[in-house]
This record gives sequence, C-alpha cells and structure tokens, in this order.
Amino acid sequence: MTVHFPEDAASDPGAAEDAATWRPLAEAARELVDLCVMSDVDAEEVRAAQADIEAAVARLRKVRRAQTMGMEYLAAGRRRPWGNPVIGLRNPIAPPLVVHSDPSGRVESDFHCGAAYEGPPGLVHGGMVALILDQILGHAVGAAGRPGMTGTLTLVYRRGTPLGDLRAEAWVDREDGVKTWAKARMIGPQGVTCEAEGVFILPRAVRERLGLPDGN
Ligand SMILES: CC(C)(COP(=O)(O)OP(=O)(O)OC[C@H]1O[C@@H](n2cnc3c(N)ncnc32)[C@H](O)[C@@H]1OP(=O)(O)O)[C@@H](O)C(=O)NCCC(=O)NCCSC(=O)Cc1ccccc1
Repeated sequence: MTVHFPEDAASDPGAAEDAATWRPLAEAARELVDLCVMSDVDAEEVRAAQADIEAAVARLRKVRRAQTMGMEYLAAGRRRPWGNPVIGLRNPIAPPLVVHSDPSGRVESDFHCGAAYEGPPGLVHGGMVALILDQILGHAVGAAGRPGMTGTLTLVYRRGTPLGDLRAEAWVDREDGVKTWAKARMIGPQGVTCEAEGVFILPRAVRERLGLPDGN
C-alpha cells in the first residue's frame, strides 16, 4: 500500500501569500501566550493589555470561517494543516514544529518549548510530549507513503523533558498489511527523554474510497 496526498505548496498557489499575512499574527499571539504566563508587570499594565487584546479580538471576529481549515481544504482536495496544534503556522498553541522528512519515513525537527508548556516545574508537560511525538510519528508514516490515523500510541518517559530547545526524531519501523509501526524519540540536552511507538492505520472508509485492498 502506497498512498500519497497532495503537498501544500504544489496544490495551494495562494499559500505563500496567506502565510505571509497570518504567520506574523500567530507569532505575536504565541509571544502573548508566553507572556500571559511569564510577564510580571503591575495590575494597571495587565488591565491595559487586556483592553488591547479585546480590541484585537473584536477585529478578528468580524469574519469567522464556516468550518475549520482542515475541513474546508479537505473538501477542495487540498491540505492546509495551519490549525494543527503542533505544526500549525496559524495556531499560537503550536510551538510550532518545522518537520523535515525523507521518503524512507525518517523525520526530524528541532524546536523550542517555552513556559506555556510547563507541567512539572521546569519540565514539559507529559501530554505535550505525547502530542509532539504522535504528530511526528504521523509524519513518518505519511512521508513513507503509508499515512494513517494513530490506532495505538505507546510512550515510555525515561526522564523529564526540560523546557527549552528540544529535538524530536521518528522513523518507520515495520509494516504489515494496513498497519504501519513507527518509532520516535524526544531528545533534550541530556539525551533521550521519551520513546514512543505508534501503530498507524488508514481507516477502512478511506481504504474503501481509494480502492485499496485490505492487507496490501
Ligand atoms: C482507523 C482505526 C484506528 C482502525 O479502524 P479500521 O480501519 O476500521 O480498522 P479495521 O477494523 O479495519 O482493522 C484493520 C487492522 O488494524 C487493527 N487495528 C484496529 N484498530 C486498531 C488499534 N486501535 N490499534 C492497533 N491496531 C488496530 C486490526 O486488528 C486490523 O489488523 P489485522 O489486519 O486484522 O492484522 C479506527 O479505530 C479509528 O479511526 N480510531 C480513531 C483514531 C484516532 O482518532 N486517532 C487520533 C487522531 S490521529 C493523530 O492525531 C495523529 C496524527 C497526526 C498527524 C498526522 C497523522 C496522524
């Protein structure tokens, strides 16, 4: 089974222009998220900032899309994962990761997790670690031409993942019929912090739509 879905740039000619408009907004909002946690200004400054944010929100909500970006672009046969919470360039809660991949399914990303992702003091929340590893496992199977949904995700937290600069790596381990196993690891300054394995399956409904025989 080899399935390739259209890549953003090739099938989405307006993407660069739209990204130039929206990316800076998300970057500003990301810094805002960080400062909601880290700022130490006085109460008067906080209230003034709140009024500024409310003014920006009033501008942005003048026009709201009818459905999410994922759904809208899927209907047009394209992909624009800009709302994705790990890689989405329009999503302020995404670090965001820039993921590099090759056709064998090896993927890697160097990224930064700041104070907004803190779980235990000084450490990245374990759910965030799982989120990031799940995402890059998905990239690995997709890059290898075997995209799918996570069926089972297994995580082993070896040591705490410190906030700051991090690296995530993933690769395809094996495949059997419609199932693909991929492995991933999170790496901090002291080495591997978490190892993950995912079983990815292209849902039956999609297999049937694409005319893919089960088990091949
Ligand atoms: C699609 C599936 C997982 C499986 O359904 P169907 O296609 O109907 O399965 P079918 O019954 O045809 O069995 C076929 C074979 O598979 C086996 N098998 C079955 N289930 C499991 C299992 N759970 N785990 C392991 N194996 C399982 C089953 O035994 C059989 O094996 P066999 O051939 O006999 O050896 C469905 O339950 C589902 O949609 N779950 C929700 C998934 C979801 O929401 N995930 C989170 C969102 S994704 C995300 O966020 C990450 C991401 C980020 C970026 C990019 C990409 C991804």
